[in-house]
Amino acid sequence: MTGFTGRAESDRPGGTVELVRGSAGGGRVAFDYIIVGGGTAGCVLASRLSEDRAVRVLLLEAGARSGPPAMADPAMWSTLKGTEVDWAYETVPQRRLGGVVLPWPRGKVLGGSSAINASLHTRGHRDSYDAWAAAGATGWDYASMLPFLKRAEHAVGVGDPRDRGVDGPTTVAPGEAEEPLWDAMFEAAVEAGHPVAEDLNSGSGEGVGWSEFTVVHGMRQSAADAYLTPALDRSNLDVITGAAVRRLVLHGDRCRGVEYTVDGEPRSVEAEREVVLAAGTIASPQLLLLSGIGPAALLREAGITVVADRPGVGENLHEHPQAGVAYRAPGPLHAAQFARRPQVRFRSDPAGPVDAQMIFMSFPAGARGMPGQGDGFTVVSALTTPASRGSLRLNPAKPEGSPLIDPNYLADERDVDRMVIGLQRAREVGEAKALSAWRDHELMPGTAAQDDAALRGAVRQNAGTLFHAVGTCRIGTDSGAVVDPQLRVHGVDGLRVADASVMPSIVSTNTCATVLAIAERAAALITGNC
Ligand SMILES: Cc1cc2nc3c(=O)[nH]c(=O)nc-3n(C[C@H](O)[C@H](O)[C@H](O)COP(=O)(O)OP(=O)(O)OC[C@H]3O[C@@H](n4cnc5c(N)ncnc54)[C@H](O)[C@@H]3O)c2cc1C
Repeated sequence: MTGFTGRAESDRPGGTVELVRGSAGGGRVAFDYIIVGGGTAGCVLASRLSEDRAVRVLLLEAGARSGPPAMADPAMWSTLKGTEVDWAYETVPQRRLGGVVLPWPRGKVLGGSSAINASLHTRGHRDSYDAWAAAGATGWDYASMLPFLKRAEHAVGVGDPRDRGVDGPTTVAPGEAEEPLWDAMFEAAVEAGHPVAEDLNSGSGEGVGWSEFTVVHGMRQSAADAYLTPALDRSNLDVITGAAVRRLVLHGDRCRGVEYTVDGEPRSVEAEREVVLAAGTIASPQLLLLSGIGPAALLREAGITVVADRPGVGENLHEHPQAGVAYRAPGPLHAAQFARRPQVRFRSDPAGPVDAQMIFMSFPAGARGMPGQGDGFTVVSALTTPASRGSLRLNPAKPEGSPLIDPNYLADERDVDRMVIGLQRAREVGEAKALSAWRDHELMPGTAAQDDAALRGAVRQNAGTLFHAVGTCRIGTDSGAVVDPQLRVHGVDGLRVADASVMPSIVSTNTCATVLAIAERAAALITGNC
Protein backbone atom coordinates (compact mmCIF):
# COMPACT_ATOMS: atom_id res chain seq x y z
CA MET A 1 0.00 0.00 0.00
CA THR A 2 1.32 3.43 -0.81
CA GLY A 3 0.53 7.00 -1.68
CA PHE A 4 -0.05 8.64 1.67
CA THR A 5 2.86 8.61 4.02
CA GLY A 6 1.20 9.73 7.28
CA ARG A 7 1.96 8.09 10.63
CA ALA A 8 -0.62 5.76 12.10
CA GLU A 9 -0.97 5.82 15.87
CA SER A 10 -3.18 2.78 16.00
CA ASP A 11 -3.82 0.42 13.15
CA ARG A 12 -6.64 -2.06 13.24
CA PRO A 13 -6.65 -5.53 11.70
CA GLY A 14 -7.98 -5.30 8.16
CA GLY A 15 -6.05 -2.15 7.44
CA THR A 16 -8.97 0.00 6.27
CA VAL A 17 -9.87 1.59 9.60
CA GLU A 18 -7.18 3.63 11.17
CA LEU A 19 -7.01 6.35 13.71
CA VAL A 20 -4.27 7.99 11.67
CA ARG A 21 -3.55 10.48 14.40
CA GLY A 22 -5.16 11.44 17.70
CA SER A 23 -7.51 10.02 20.28
CA ALA A 24 -10.94 10.63 18.80
CA GLY A 25 -11.75 7.00 18.15
CA GLY A 26 -12.39 6.13 21.78
CA GLY A 27 -14.39 8.29 24.14
CA ARG A 28 -16.60 11.35 23.84
CA VAL A 29 -14.36 14.19 22.76
CA ALA A 30 -15.73 17.50 21.58
CA PHE A 31 -14.00 19.14 18.67
CA ASP A 32 -14.12 22.72 17.54
CA TYR A 33 -14.28 21.73 13.89
CA ILE A 34 -15.31 18.49 12.24
CA ILE A 35 -14.35 18.13 8.59
CA VAL A 36 -16.30 15.53 6.65
CA GLY A 37 -14.20 14.04 3.85
CA GLY A 38 -10.40 13.83 3.79
CA GLY A 39 -10.20 14.56 0.08
CA THR A 40 -8.70 17.45 -1.82
CA ALA A 41 -10.50 20.22 0.05
CA GLY A 42 -10.65 18.30 3.35
CA CYS A 43 -6.86 17.91 3.58
CA VAL A 44 -6.38 21.65 3.01
CA LEU A 45 -8.96 22.48 5.67
CA ALA A 46 -7.55 20.05 8.24
CA SER A 47 -4.09 21.49 7.77
CA ARG A 48 -5.06 25.15 7.80
CA LEU A 49 -7.58 25.01 10.67
CA SER A 50 -5.20 23.05 12.90
CA GLU A 51 -2.50 25.71 12.49
CA ASP A 52 -4.18 27.35 15.50
CA ARG A 53 -3.08 24.97 18.27
CA ALA A 54 -5.87 26.29 20.51
CA VAL A 55 -8.57 24.56 18.46
CA ARG A 56 -9.26 20.84 18.07
CA VAL A 57 -9.91 19.55 14.59
CA LEU A 58 -11.29 16.17 13.52
CA LEU A 59 -11.03 14.90 9.94
CA LEU A 60 -13.30 11.97 9.02
CA GLU A 61 -12.57 10.05 5.81
CA ALA A 62 -14.64 7.11 4.54
CA GLY A 63 -11.77 5.59 2.58
CA ALA A 64 -8.45 4.20 3.76
CA ARG A 65 -5.31 6.18 4.47
CA SER A 66 -3.42 4.77 1.49
CA GLY A 67 -3.99 2.78 -1.67
CA PRO A 68 -2.41 0.45 -4.22
CA PRO A 69 1.15 1.14 -5.51
CA ALA A 70 -0.29 2.59 -8.74
CA MET A 71 -1.56 5.56 -6.72
CA ALA A 72 1.98 6.86 -6.27
CA ASP A 73 2.75 6.61 -9.99
CA PRO A 74 0.90 9.47 -11.71
CA ALA A 75 1.10 7.73 -15.10
CA MET A 76 -1.03 4.87 -13.70
CA TRP A 77 -4.00 7.03 -12.73
CA SER A 78 -6.43 5.47 -15.20
CA THR A 79 -5.76 1.98 -13.73
CA LEU A 80 -7.19 3.11 -10.37
CA LYS A 81 -10.74 3.15 -11.72
CA GLY A 82 -12.78 0.47 -10.06
CA THR A 83 -10.19 -0.27 -7.36
CA GLU A 84 -10.75 0.09 -3.61
CA VAL A 85 -9.79 3.80 -3.80
CA ASP A 86 -12.61 4.62 -6.23
CA TRP A 87 -16.25 5.19 -5.27
CA ALA A 88 -17.00 3.98 -8.83
CA TYR A 89 -20.13 6.04 -9.35
CA GLU A 90 -22.06 5.94 -12.61
CA THR A 91 -24.34 8.43 -14.28
CA VAL A 92 -27.93 7.60 -15.10
CA PRO A 93 -28.38 6.88 -18.85
CA GLN A 94 -27.59 10.09 -20.72
CA ARG A 95 -30.51 10.84 -23.00
CA ARG A 96 -28.61 13.17 -25.34
CA LEU A 97 -25.69 10.73 -25.64
CA GLY A 98 -27.72 7.82 -26.94
CA GLY A 99 -28.59 6.53 -23.47
CA VAL A 100 -25.01 5.73 -22.45
CA VAL A 101 -24.14 5.26 -18.76
CA LEU A 102 -20.79 6.90 -18.01
CA PRO A 103 -18.45 5.81 -15.20
CA TRP A 104 -17.72 8.64 -12.75
CA PRO A 105 -14.70 7.70 -10.64
CA ARG A 106 -14.09 9.68 -7.42
CA GLY A 107 -11.31 9.15 -4.91
CA LYS A 108 -12.12 7.18 -1.75
CA VAL A 109 -8.92 7.53 0.25
CA LEU A 110 -7.05 10.30 2.06
CA GLY A 111 -6.41 12.87 -0.66
CA GLY A 112 -9.72 12.02 -2.34
CA SER A 113 -9.84 12.61 -6.06
CA SER A 114 -6.42 14.33 -5.96
CA ALA A 115 -5.05 10.87 -5.13
CA ILE A 116 -6.47 9.26 -8.29
CA ASN A 117 -6.57 12.12 -10.79
CA ALA A 118 -4.38 12.87 -13.81
CA SER A 119 -2.18 15.33 -11.85
CA LEU A 120 -2.72 18.31 -14.18
CA HIS A 121 -2.49 21.59 -12.30
CA THR A 122 -4.46 24.20 -14.17
CA ARG A 123 -6.29 27.33 -13.11
CA GLY A 124 -9.32 28.80 -14.81
CA HIS A 125 -9.29 31.97 -16.88
CA ARG A 126 -10.04 35.02 -14.72
CA ASP A 127 -13.48 35.21 -16.44
CA SER A 128 -14.45 31.95 -14.68
CA TYR A 129 -14.14 33.47 -11.21
CA ASP A 130 -15.56 36.85 -12.24
CA ALA A 131 -18.64 34.95 -13.48
CA TRP A 132 -19.12 33.52 -9.96
CA ALA A 133 -19.17 36.97 -8.40
CA ALA A 134 -21.49 38.29 -11.13
CA ALA A 135 -23.91 35.44 -10.30
CA GLY A 136 -24.09 36.41 -6.61
CA ALA A 137 -20.98 34.79 -5.12
CA THR A 138 -19.74 38.09 -3.76
CA GLY A 139 -16.02 38.03 -2.97
CA TRP A 140 -15.25 35.10 -5.27
CA ASP A 141 -14.08 37.15 -8.26
CA TYR A 142 -10.59 36.57 -9.72
CA ALA A 143 -8.91 39.39 -7.81
CA SER A 144 -10.27 37.97 -4.52
CA MET A 145 -9.36 34.39 -5.43
CA LEU A 146 -5.84 35.14 -6.63
CA PRO A 147 -4.24 35.21 -3.13
CA PHE A 148 -5.74 31.75 -2.44
CA LEU A 149 -4.78 30.30 -5.83
CA LYS A 150 -1.26 31.51 -5.01
CA ARG A 151 -1.35 30.34 -1.37
CA ALA A 152 -1.93 26.74 -2.51
CA GLU A 153 1.01 26.50 -4.87
CA HIS A 154 4.74 26.43 -5.08
CA ALA A 155 5.22 27.01 -8.80
CA VAL A 156 8.66 25.93 -9.94
CA GLY A 157 10.25 27.63 -12.91
CA VAL A 158 7.05 29.09 -14.34
CA GLY A 159 5.20 32.35 -14.42
CA ASP A 160 5.40 35.73 -12.79
CA PRO A 161 5.35 35.78 -8.97
CA ARG A 162 2.66 38.46 -9.18
CA ASP A 163 0.38 35.74 -10.60
CA ARG A 164 1.89 32.58 -9.20
CA GLY A 165 2.49 31.20 -5.71
CA VAL A 166 6.08 30.55 -4.68
CA ASP A 167 5.85 29.06 -1.18
CA GLY A 168 2.59 27.09 -0.98
CA PRO A 169 2.35 23.37 -0.10
CA THR A 170 1.56 22.07 -3.62
CA THR A 171 4.61 21.81 -5.85
CA VAL A 172 3.67 22.43 -9.47
CA ALA A 173 5.91 22.41 -12.51
CA PRO A 174 5.87 21.60 -16.21
CA GLY A 175 7.45 18.30 -17.21
CA GLU A 176 11.20 18.54 -17.81
CA ALA A 177 12.00 15.78 -20.28
CA GLU A 178 11.42 16.53 -23.94
CA GLU A 179 9.26 14.15 -25.96
CA PRO A 180 9.29 14.49 -29.76
CA LEU A 181 5.55 13.67 -30.02
CA TRP A 182 4.50 16.36 -27.53
CA ASP A 183 6.85 18.89 -29.09
CA ALA A 184 5.32 18.12 -32.50
CA MET A 185 1.85 18.66 -31.02
CA PHE A 186 2.96 22.04 -29.70
CA GLU A 187 4.22 22.94 -33.18
CA ALA A 188 1.00 21.63 -34.74
CA ALA A 189 -1.07 23.92 -32.50
CA VAL A 190 1.06 26.91 -33.52
CA GLU A 191 0.71 25.90 -37.17
CA ALA A 192 -3.07 25.80 -36.72
CA GLY A 193 -3.02 29.42 -35.55
CA HIS A 194 -2.95 29.19 -31.75
CA PRO A 195 -0.67 31.82 -30.18
CA VAL A 196 2.06 30.71 -27.79
CA ALA A 197 1.09 31.37 -24.15
CA GLU A 198 3.84 32.13 -21.65
CA ASP A 199 1.78 30.90 -18.68
CA LEU A 200 -1.64 29.31 -19.15
CA ASN A 201 -2.19 29.60 -15.38
CA SER A 202 -1.74 33.37 -15.23
CA GLY A 203 -5.47 34.13 -15.23
CA SER A 204 -5.48 35.36 -18.82
CA GLY A 205 -3.58 32.51 -20.46
CA GLU A 206 -4.81 31.62 -23.93
CA GLY A 207 -3.26 29.69 -26.79
CA VAL A 208 -0.78 26.81 -26.61
CA GLY A 209 1.43 26.39 -23.56
CA TRP A 210 3.11 23.72 -21.47
CA SER A 211 0.97 21.85 -18.93
CA GLU A 212 1.93 21.86 -15.26
CA PHE A 213 1.70 18.82 -13.00
CA THR A 214 1.57 18.07 -9.28
CA VAL A 215 4.29 15.47 -9.68
CA VAL A 216 7.43 15.58 -7.53
CA HIS A 217 10.45 13.40 -8.45
CA GLY A 218 8.14 11.29 -10.60
CA MET A 219 5.69 10.66 -7.74
CA ARG A 220 2.10 11.90 -7.37
CA GLN A 221 1.66 14.68 -4.85
CA SER A 222 -1.95 14.48 -3.65
CA ALA A 223 -3.53 17.04 -1.31
CA ALA A 224 -2.88 14.52 1.50
CA ASP A 225 0.83 14.48 0.65
CA ALA A 226 1.06 18.26 0.30
CA TYR A 227 -1.10 19.37 3.22
CA LEU A 228 -1.98 16.58 5.63
CA THR A 229 1.27 14.66 6.06
CA PRO A 230 3.20 17.72 7.28
CA ALA A 231 0.40 18.47 9.81
CA LEU A 232 0.13 15.01 11.36
CA ASP A 233 2.40 15.74 14.29
CA ARG A 234 -0.04 18.33 15.61
CA SER A 235 -1.67 17.15 18.82
CA ASN A 236 -4.81 19.19 18.05
CA LEU A 237 -5.56 17.31 14.80
CA ASP A 238 -7.30 13.93 14.76
CA VAL A 239 -7.77 11.95 11.56
CA ILE A 240 -9.91 8.84 11.29
CA THR A 241 -10.08 6.80 8.10
CA GLY A 242 -12.69 4.14 7.38
CA ALA A 243 -15.17 6.58 8.98
CA ALA A 244 -18.26 6.89 6.76
CA VAL A 245 -20.40 9.84 7.78
CA ARG A 246 -24.08 8.95 7.48
CA ARG A 247 -25.82 12.19 8.45
CA LEU A 248 -25.51 15.45 10.28
CA VAL A 249 -26.73 15.80 13.86
CA LEU A 250 -29.12 18.77 13.85
CA HIS A 251 -30.79 20.36 16.86
CA GLY A 252 -33.46 22.54 15.30
CA ASP A 253 -31.67 24.56 12.67
CA ARG A 254 -28.22 24.20 14.26
CA CYS A 255 -25.72 21.55 13.22
CA ARG A 256 -24.19 19.99 16.35
CA GLY A 257 -22.10 17.20 14.91
CA VAL A 258 -22.19 14.09 12.74
CA GLU A 259 -23.12 10.44 12.92
CA TYR A 260 -20.71 8.04 11.27
CA THR A 261 -19.87 4.37 11.17
CA VAL A 262 -16.59 2.55 11.62
CA ASP A 263 -16.66 -1.12 10.64
CA GLY A 264 -20.45 -0.82 10.60
CA GLU A 265 -20.49 0.32 14.22
CA PRO A 266 -22.39 3.61 14.71
CA ARG A 267 -20.65 6.54 16.37
CA SER A 268 -21.35 10.22 16.79
CA VAL A 269 -19.19 13.21 17.52
CA GLU A 270 -19.92 16.83 18.40
CA ALA A 271 -18.56 20.07 17.01
CA GLU A 272 -18.44 23.03 19.35
CA ARG A 273 -18.02 25.49 16.50
CA GLU A 274 -18.72 24.08 13.05
CA VAL A 275 -19.07 21.08 10.81
CA VAL A 276 -17.50 21.57 7.38
CA LEU A 277 -18.69 19.30 4.58
CA ALA A 278 -15.84 18.55 2.17
CA ALA A 279 -17.14 15.26 0.79
CA GLY A 280 -17.16 16.42 -2.84
CA THR A 281 -19.76 17.18 -5.50
CA ILE A 282 -21.57 13.86 -5.05
CA ALA A 283 -21.41 13.16 -1.31
CA SER A 284 -21.77 16.69 0.12
CA PRO A 285 -25.27 17.24 -1.35
CA GLN A 286 -26.17 13.62 -0.58
CA LEU A 287 -25.33 14.14 3.11
CA LEU A 288 -27.36 17.37 3.19
CA LEU A 289 -30.35 15.57 1.65
CA LEU A 290 -30.06 12.62 4.06
CA SER A 291 -30.03 15.17 6.91
CA GLY A 292 -33.22 16.95 5.78
CA ILE A 293 -31.63 19.91 3.99
CA GLY A 294 -32.84 20.12 0.42
CA PRO A 295 -35.94 20.47 -1.77
CA ALA A 296 -38.83 19.96 0.70
CA ALA A 297 -41.10 18.07 -1.69
CA LEU A 298 -38.37 15.58 -2.65
CA LEU A 299 -37.37 15.08 0.99
CA ARG A 300 -40.97 14.38 2.01
CA GLU A 301 -41.34 11.89 -0.84
CA ALA A 302 -38.26 10.11 0.51
CA GLY A 303 -39.73 10.11 4.04
CA ILE A 304 -37.04 12.48 5.35
CA THR A 305 -38.03 15.17 7.87
CA VAL A 306 -37.44 18.61 6.38
CA VAL A 307 -35.02 20.74 8.41
CA ALA A 308 -34.37 23.43 5.79
CA ASP A 309 -36.12 23.75 2.45
CA ARG A 310 -33.21 24.42 0.11
CA PRO A 311 -34.42 23.72 -3.45
CA GLY A 312 -30.88 24.06 -4.88
CA VAL A 313 -29.30 21.10 -3.06
CA GLY A 314 -28.25 18.62 -5.77
CA GLU A 315 -29.24 20.95 -8.62
CA ASN A 316 -26.81 22.65 -11.03
CA LEU A 317 -24.70 19.49 -11.51
CA HIS A 318 -22.41 19.98 -14.48
CA GLU A 319 -19.11 18.93 -15.95
CA HIS A 320 -16.81 19.32 -18.95
CA PRO A 321 -17.92 17.20 -21.91
CA GLN A 322 -15.11 16.16 -24.25
CA ALA A 323 -14.71 14.51 -27.64
CA GLY A 324 -11.62 13.88 -29.72
CA VAL A 325 -10.18 13.29 -33.15
CA ALA A 326 -8.14 10.08 -33.13
CA TYR A 327 -5.45 9.07 -35.59
CA ARG A 328 -3.69 5.81 -36.44
CA ALA A 329 0.10 6.09 -36.30
CA PRO A 330 2.25 4.43 -38.99
CA GLY A 331 4.19 2.53 -36.31
CA PRO A 332 4.63 2.03 -32.57
CA LEU A 333 4.23 5.25 -30.62
CA HIS A 334 5.03 6.03 -27.04
CA ALA A 335 5.43 9.29 -25.13
CA ALA A 336 5.96 9.75 -21.39
CA GLN A 337 2.91 11.51 -19.94
CA PHE A 338 4.71 13.75 -17.46
CA ALA A 339 7.25 15.12 -19.88
CA ARG A 340 7.08 18.61 -21.42
CA ARG A 341 3.55 18.35 -22.80
CA PRO A 342 1.30 20.99 -24.32
CA GLN A 343 -2.32 21.97 -23.99
CA VAL A 344 -4.35 24.66 -25.72
CA ARG A 345 -7.00 27.05 -24.39
CA PHE A 346 -9.10 28.72 -27.06
CA ARG A 347 -12.36 30.45 -27.94
CA SER A 348 -14.98 28.63 -30.03
CA ASP A 349 -16.20 32.11 -31.01
CA PRO A 350 -13.38 34.61 -31.49
CA ALA A 351 -15.65 37.30 -30.03
CA GLY A 352 -16.64 35.16 -27.02
CA PRO A 353 -14.83 34.02 -23.87
CA VAL A 354 -12.18 31.29 -23.60
CA ASP A 355 -14.47 28.25 -23.53
CA ALA A 356 -12.48 25.26 -24.82
CA GLN A 357 -9.38 23.28 -24.02
CA MET A 358 -7.35 20.88 -26.14
CA ILE A 359 -5.34 18.09 -24.59
CA PHE A 360 -3.30 15.40 -26.31
CA MET A 361 -3.14 11.63 -25.85
CA SER A 362 -0.52 9.18 -27.10
CA PHE A 363 -3.19 6.58 -27.87
CA PRO A 364 -6.12 6.56 -30.27
CA ALA A 365 -9.29 7.22 -28.29
CA GLY A 366 -12.30 5.01 -28.84
CA ALA A 367 -15.88 6.06 -28.14
CA ARG A 368 -16.48 8.19 -25.01
CA GLY A 369 -12.76 8.86 -24.61
CA MET A 370 -11.85 5.28 -23.68
CA PRO A 371 -8.51 4.08 -25.10
CA GLY A 372 -8.94 2.39 -28.48
CA GLN A 373 -6.83 -0.38 -30.04
CA GLY A 374 -3.36 -0.12 -31.60
CA ASP A 375 -0.94 2.77 -32.00
CA GLY A 376 -2.01 6.33 -32.58
CA PHE A 377 -2.76 9.65 -30.96
CA THR A 378 -5.77 11.79 -30.09
CA VAL A 379 -6.44 15.49 -30.05
CA VAL A 380 -9.17 15.94 -27.41
CA SER A 381 -11.34 19.02 -27.29
CA ALA A 382 -13.28 19.79 -24.11
CA LEU A 383 -16.04 22.36 -23.73
CA THR A 384 -15.03 24.25 -20.62
CA THR A 385 -18.06 26.51 -20.13
CA PRO A 386 -21.00 24.14 -20.77
CA ALA A 387 -24.51 25.57 -20.53
CA SER A 388 -26.18 22.21 -19.78
CA ARG A 389 -27.16 21.57 -16.17
CA GLY A 390 -28.23 18.34 -14.49
CA SER A 391 -29.04 17.14 -10.99
CA LEU A 392 -28.19 14.71 -8.22
CA ARG A 393 -31.03 12.98 -6.34
CA LEU A 394 -31.22 10.35 -3.64
CA ASN A 395 -31.95 6.89 -4.98
CA PRO A 396 -35.43 6.13 -3.58
CA ALA A 397 -34.56 2.42 -3.47
CA LYS A 398 -31.41 3.07 -1.40
CA PRO A 399 -31.03 6.68 -0.19
CA GLU A 400 -27.64 6.01 1.44
CA GLY A 401 -26.29 4.19 -1.62
CA SER A 402 -25.02 5.72 -4.85
CA PRO A 403 -27.29 8.62 -5.74
CA LEU A 404 -28.94 9.21 -9.10
CA ILE A 405 -26.32 11.26 -10.94
CA ASP A 406 -27.58 13.07 -14.03
CA PRO A 407 -25.16 15.61 -15.51
CA ASN A 408 -27.58 15.92 -18.46
CA TYR A 409 -24.72 16.18 -20.95
CA LEU A 410 -25.41 18.21 -24.10
CA ALA A 411 -29.00 19.00 -23.11
CA ASP A 412 -28.40 22.53 -24.28
CA GLU A 413 -27.97 22.54 -28.06
CA ARG A 414 -25.52 25.45 -27.80
CA ASP A 415 -23.09 23.03 -26.20
CA VAL A 416 -23.25 20.81 -29.29
CA ASP A 417 -22.67 23.85 -31.54
CA ARG A 418 -19.48 24.68 -29.64
CA MET A 419 -18.29 21.08 -29.43
CA VAL A 420 -18.58 20.80 -33.21
CA ILE A 421 -16.30 23.83 -33.51
CA GLY A 422 -14.00 22.20 -30.96
CA LEU A 423 -13.77 19.05 -33.10
CA GLN A 424 -12.99 21.13 -36.17
CA ARG A 425 -10.23 22.95 -34.29
CA ALA A 426 -8.87 19.62 -33.00
CA ARG A 427 -8.79 18.29 -36.55
CA GLU A 428 -6.86 21.35 -37.76
CA VAL A 429 -4.19 20.53 -35.18
CA GLY A 430 -4.27 16.79 -35.89
CA GLU A 431 -3.81 17.41 -39.62
CA ALA A 432 -0.95 19.88 -39.25
CA LYS A 433 2.31 19.17 -41.08
CA ALA A 434 4.18 19.03 -37.78
CA LEU A 435 2.40 15.72 -37.03
CA SER A 436 2.85 14.10 -40.44
CA ALA A 437 5.55 11.69 -39.20
CA TRP A 438 3.16 10.38 -36.52
CA ARG A 439 -0.07 10.37 -38.55
CA ASP A 440 -1.26 7.67 -40.89
CA HIS A 441 -5.02 8.27 -41.13
CA GLU A 442 -7.95 9.57 -39.10
CA LEU A 443 -9.76 6.86 -37.16
CA MET A 444 -12.42 8.84 -35.32
CA PRO A 445 -14.78 10.42 -36.14
CA GLY A 446 -13.41 9.51 -39.61
CA THR A 447 -12.87 11.70 -42.66
CA ALA A 448 -16.45 11.10 -43.87
CA ALA A 449 -17.67 13.22 -40.94
CA GLN A 450 -17.28 16.68 -42.45
CA ASP A 451 -20.59 18.54 -42.56
CA ASP A 452 -22.41 19.96 -39.57
CA ALA A 453 -24.90 17.08 -39.27
CA ALA A 454 -22.15 14.44 -39.32
CA LEU A 455 -20.05 16.30 -36.75
CA ARG A 456 -23.08 16.80 -34.46
CA GLY A 457 -23.70 13.06 -34.70
CA ALA A 458 -20.02 12.37 -33.90
CA VAL A 459 -20.16 14.63 -30.84
CA ARG A 460 -23.26 12.91 -29.46
CA GLN A 461 -21.82 9.47 -30.23
CA ASN A 462 -18.35 10.05 -28.77
CA ALA A 463 -18.68 12.66 -26.03
CA GLY A 464 -17.45 11.52 -22.65
CA THR A 465 -16.50 12.77 -19.21
CA LEU A 466 -13.46 14.76 -18.09
CA PHE A 467 -14.15 13.87 -14.39
CA HIS A 468 -14.74 17.47 -13.27
CA ALA A 469 -18.19 17.46 -11.64
CA VAL A 470 -19.15 20.64 -9.76
CA GLY A 471 -22.05 22.80 -8.71
CA THR A 472 -24.45 20.82 -6.49
CA CYS A 473 -24.12 23.12 -3.43
CA ARG A 474 -23.55 26.38 -5.23
CA ILE A 475 -22.60 29.68 -3.60
CA GLY A 476 -25.09 32.52 -3.92
CA THR A 477 -27.71 34.63 -2.28
CA ASP A 478 -30.76 33.68 -4.36
CA SER A 479 -33.34 31.08 -3.31
CA GLY A 480 -31.61 28.33 -5.33
CA ALA A 481 -28.23 28.86 -3.71
CA VAL A 482 -27.12 26.34 -1.08
CA VAL A 483 -24.36 28.25 0.69
CA ASP A 484 -23.85 31.96 1.18
CA PRO A 485 -20.65 33.72 0.10
CA GLN A 486 -19.09 32.70 3.47
CA LEU A 487 -19.91 29.07 2.52
CA ARG A 488 -22.47 28.78 5.36
CA VAL A 489 -25.45 26.61 4.48
CA HIS A 490 -28.47 28.88 4.13
CA GLY A 491 -30.94 28.30 6.94
CA VAL A 492 -28.63 26.14 9.10
CA ASP A 493 -26.18 27.38 11.73
CA GLY A 494 -22.81 25.77 12.39
CA LEU A 495 -22.52 24.16 8.95
CA ARG A 496 -20.46 25.03 5.86
CA VAL A 497 -19.65 23.31 2.60
CA ALA A 498 -16.20 23.75 1.05
CA ASP A 499 -15.31 21.60 -1.96
CA ALA A 500 -15.95 21.39 -5.71
CA SER A 501 -19.71 21.36 -5.12
CA VAL A 502 -19.83 25.07 -4.22
CA MET A 503 -18.68 26.32 -7.64
CA PRO A 504 -21.62 28.25 -9.10
CA SER A 505 -20.31 27.44 -12.58
CA ILE A 506 -17.39 25.30 -13.66
CA VAL A 507 -14.03 26.95 -14.21
CA SER A 508 -12.70 26.96 -17.75
CA THR A 509 -10.18 24.18 -17.11
CA ASN A 510 -9.47 21.14 -14.89
CA THR A 511 -10.84 21.72 -11.40
CA CYS A 512 -8.32 20.56 -8.78
CA ALA A 513 -6.28 23.78 -8.43
CA THR A 514 -9.50 25.71 -7.95
CA VAL A 515 -10.70 23.27 -5.27
CA LEU A 516 -7.44 23.81 -3.37
CA ALA A 517 -8.04 27.58 -3.55
CA ILE A 518 -11.68 27.23 -2.46
CA ALA A 519 -10.54 25.29 0.60
CA GLU A 520 -7.76 27.80 1.32
CA ARG A 521 -10.35 30.59 1.20
CA ALA A 522 -12.81 28.57 3.30
CA ALA A 523 -10.19 28.19 6.03
CA ALA A 524 -9.55 31.94 5.96
CA LEU A 525 -13.28 32.65 6.17
CA ILE A 526 -13.71 30.25 9.10
CA THR A 527 -10.80 31.71 11.04
CA GLY A 528 -11.83 35.29 10.27
CA ASN A 529 -8.70 35.98 8.19
CA CYS A 530 -10.52 36.93 5.05
C1 LIG B 1 -10.19 10.27 -12.54
C2 LIG B 1 -10.10 11.76 -12.30
C3 LIG B 1 -9.14 12.51 -12.99
C4 LIG B 1 -9.05 13.88 -12.76
N1 LIG B 1 -8.01 14.58 -13.32
C5 LIG B 1 -7.81 15.87 -12.94
C6 LIG B 1 -6.61 16.55 -13.31
O1 LIG B 1 -5.70 15.99 -13.92
N2 LIG B 1 -6.48 17.85 -12.94
C7 LIG B 1 -7.46 18.50 -12.23
O2 LIG B 1 -7.30 19.69 -11.96
N3 LIG B 1 -8.58 17.86 -11.84
C8 LIG B 1 -8.75 16.55 -12.14
N4 LIG B 1 -9.83 15.88 -11.67
C9 LIG B 1 -10.81 16.61 -10.83
C10 LIG B 1 -10.29 16.94 -9.43
O3 LIG B 1 -9.47 15.89 -8.95
C11 LIG B 1 -11.51 17.17 -8.49
O4 LIG B 1 -12.28 18.26 -8.98
C12 LIG B 1 -11.12 17.49 -7.07
O5 LIG B 1 -10.13 16.60 -6.59
C13 LIG B 1 -12.36 17.42 -6.17
O6 LIG B 1 -12.01 17.74 -4.84
P1 LIG B 1 -13.10 17.64 -3.68
O7 LIG B 1 -12.40 18.03 -2.42
O8 LIG B 1 -14.31 18.41 -4.07
O9 LIG B 1 -13.55 16.13 -3.62
P2 LIG B 1 -12.66 14.82 -3.38
O10 LIG B 1 -11.23 15.10 -3.58
O11 LIG B 1 -13.27 13.75 -4.22
O12 LIG B 1 -12.84 14.52 -1.83
C14 LIG B 1 -14.03 14.06 -1.23
C15 LIG B 1 -13.62 13.15 -0.09
O13 LIG B 1 -14.76 12.89 0.74
C16 LIG B 1 -14.75 11.52 1.10
N5 LIG B 1 -16.12 11.15 1.43
C17 LIG B 1 -17.17 11.06 0.59
N6 LIG B 1 -18.28 10.69 1.28
C18 LIG B 1 -17.92 10.57 2.58
C19 LIG B 1 -18.61 10.22 3.77
N7 LIG B 1 -19.93 9.93 3.75
N8 LIG B 1 -17.91 10.18 4.94
C20 LIG B 1 -16.60 10.47 4.98
N9 LIG B 1 -15.88 10.79 3.86
C21 LIG B 1 -16.54 10.84 2.69
C22 LIG B 1 -14.22 10.83 -0.15
O14 LIG B 1 -13.78 9.52 0.12
C23 LIG B 1 -13.11 11.79 -0.56
O15 LIG B 1 -11.89 11.49 0.07
C24 LIG B 1 -9.96 14.51 -11.86
C25 LIG B 1 -10.91 13.76 -11.17
C26 LIG B 1 -10.97 12.40 -11.37
C27 LIG B 1 -11.99 11.60 -10.60
